Amino acid sequence: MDMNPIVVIGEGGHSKVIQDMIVADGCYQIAAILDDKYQEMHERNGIVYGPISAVCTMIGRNPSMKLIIAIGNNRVRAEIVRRIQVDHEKFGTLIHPSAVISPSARIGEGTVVMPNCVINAHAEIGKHVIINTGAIIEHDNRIGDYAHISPNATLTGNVAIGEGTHIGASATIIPGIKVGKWCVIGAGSTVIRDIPDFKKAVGCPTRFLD
Ligand SMILES: CC(=O)SCCNC(=O)CCNC(=O)[C@H](O)C(C)(C)COP(=O)(O)OP(=O)(O)OC[C@H]1O[C@@H](n2cnc3c(N)ncnc32)[C@H](O)[C@@H]1OP(=O)(O)O
Repeated sequence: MDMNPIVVIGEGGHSKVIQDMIVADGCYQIAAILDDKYQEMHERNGIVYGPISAVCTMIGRNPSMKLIIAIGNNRVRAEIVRRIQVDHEKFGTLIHPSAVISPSARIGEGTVVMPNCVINAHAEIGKHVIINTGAIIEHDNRIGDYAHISPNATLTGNVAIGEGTHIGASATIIPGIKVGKWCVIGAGSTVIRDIPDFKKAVGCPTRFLD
């Protein structure tokens, strides 16, 4: 079976996991790994390496080329999307085969769903989101673009997470809570009240840090 080529943007720790997922998923073949630590394009073992600006060259080589931004920092992912200016449908969606996803859930372009996640009925996940290893996204959640739900976090029913928000590892959010945009919720925290935009909150239950 022919696999669609995909360009992986970023070559840090998160990218290592994404590259493993691409192999496990079997839908894509890595055509290029682009990172600004490279100044020029070069090829090694059939994979092109180069700066992020090489993305247009790669798209030009093959109209079915997909892209994925494999960078854990939410603001950096958003900045790269703004910078490279390509249509959203050029971004792939990566779902590890061990993830359990309701047929009624919706998942945006550029989003990655890592091993052992569960995404339940009518959840809506935005674009360029990271649903990290073992996270649970319960029914009717709404998760904004560029959010990151860290490993083992539990978002119970009807939770809303704003654009760019980072939910730390093993955090729990009780039903119906809204967390604003560009917030950070500490690892292991329990959120029992709504969190306004741009807040950092930690603890059980959470308190604001700023
Ligand atoms: C595969 C992967 O690796 S995915 C990545 C997953 N990453 C995470 O889950 C990391 C989440 N990050 C955290 O939990 C961080 O501690 C943050 C972002 C919430 C806070 O970081 P900072 O702003 O540097 O806070 P700092 O370490 O200075 O601590 C400030 C206060 O908050 C407390 N605090 C910090 N984090 C937490 C936490 N998770 N739970 C409870 N209290 C916390 C500290 O004890 C300190 O309290 P004090 O002022 O009473 O002494």
